[in-house]
Amino acid sequence: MIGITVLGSTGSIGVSTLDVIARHPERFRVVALTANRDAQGLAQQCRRFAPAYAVMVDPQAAAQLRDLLADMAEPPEVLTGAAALELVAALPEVGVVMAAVVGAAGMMPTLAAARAGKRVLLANKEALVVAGALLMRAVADNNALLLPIDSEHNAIFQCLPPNYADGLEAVGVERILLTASGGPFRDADPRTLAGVTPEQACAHPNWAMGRKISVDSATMMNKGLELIEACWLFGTSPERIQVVVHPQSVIHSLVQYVDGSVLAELGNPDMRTPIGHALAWPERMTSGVAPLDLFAVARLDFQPPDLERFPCLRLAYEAAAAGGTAPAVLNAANEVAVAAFLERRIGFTDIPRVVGETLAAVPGVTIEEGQGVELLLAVDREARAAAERRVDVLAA
Ligand SMILES: NC(=O)C1=CN([C@@H]2O[C@H](COP(=O)(O)OP(=O)(O)OC[C@H]3O[C@@H](n4cnc5c(N)ncnc54)[C@H](OP(=O)(O)O)[C@@H]3O)[C@@H](O)[C@H]2O)C=CC1
Ligand SMILES: CC(=O)[C@@H](O)[C@H](O)COP(=O)(O)O
Ligand SMILES: [Mn+2]
Repeated sequence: MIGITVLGSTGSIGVSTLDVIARHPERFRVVALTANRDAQGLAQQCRRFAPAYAVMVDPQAAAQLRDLLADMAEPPEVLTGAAALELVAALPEVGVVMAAVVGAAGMMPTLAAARAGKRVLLANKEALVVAGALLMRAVADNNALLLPIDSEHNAIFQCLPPNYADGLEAVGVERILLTASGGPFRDADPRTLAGVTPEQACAHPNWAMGRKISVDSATMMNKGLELIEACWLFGTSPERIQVVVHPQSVIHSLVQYVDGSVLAELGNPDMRTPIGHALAWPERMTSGVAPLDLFAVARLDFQPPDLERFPCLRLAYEAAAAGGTAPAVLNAANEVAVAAFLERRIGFTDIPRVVGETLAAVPGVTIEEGQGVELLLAVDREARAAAERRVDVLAA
């Protein structure tokens, strides 16, 4: 029986993870569940999965959760504060940690899981974008295992040979083809984009996801973050990765080899496939996902990305090329800009403006070997403050 901590259990990935786990009660036992503020949602999950620990980062919501669970015969120990996320990510009775907090808030608990040598299922791509070197080092030094949950990266992982860590060139990989849906505005008249609403931006054509990643897909910042994520996961550089717009989201990504072979992973757009894959790896188990019906899919289309229409993707390429702390600045500015857009304080086309101007205002620095997380936290704070100032100007 494998003990599991689900970080971000009330979110889209968290709920899908619990759905898969519930199908295999003989294999998995939920030890800890965590959320930020959703006390009702976490209370329901605690009743269903009876974890030993429940973390509610917000202290008021934690008090509400304790009240909601007061009649349970054996209620979980309710912890609060961000440090509690790190604690439940490193518990000795936990073998697997699903890292599904959204944003850079997931960085510290993901690092804690890696430092404790866990099998880390990584949905929280922002942790790698901000702290890629540190996280990959923590995984290697502590014999942890990092398995990608992001659909594209999970697909790439499935298409690579087991010894890909020897280097992509060494195993005959020519390039990675990273697929992108193009989001809800792939074909929209660019003149209409300034006026789109959060509801329109969150209406992803193929995937049901949380609001932040849905907006990232609409700006294609998601693909920029995923480009950086792929570089860290597979030890490669942006030049070896081609973004391919594939509107149907049936091919989840591809790997092209020097002999001309191209391997792809296909499936219905349902995150329970990569979640089930990573939970069972190297075995396979059912995940509740319907079989792919190729006759219903009928056709698969491909286009190159349009960097004029999607300036966030261009900014991510630039931050990836700059390296050092530039991706952390990119991520922080994007988190601030997306939150401001969702609060209707700025427009959709202001998102790349805020990110671009923050990157210009907060110069990235090189990360020296041995530098700790403090530098990244300081850069994250500085970039957020600069981005907030820019939002204030645009919202005035
Ligand atoms: N959804 C998807 O299909 C995919 C998601 N991902 C990645 O997975 C991650 C999660 O995405 P998704 O599930 O969509 O996000 P959601 O917004 O649906 O869920 C986020 C989860 O994180 C919790 N949370 C939010 N802020 C904090 C915080 N400051 N501290 C601690 N916990 C917090 C939320 O708690 P509460 O409910 O209380 O707010 C919730 O449990 C993201 O990094 C995303 O990019 C990657 C590929 C696909
Ligand atoms: C499901 C998943 O992995 C998301 O990251 C998805 O890829 C978003 O789709 P696009 O960013 O390609 O629109
Ligand atoms: Mn993805």
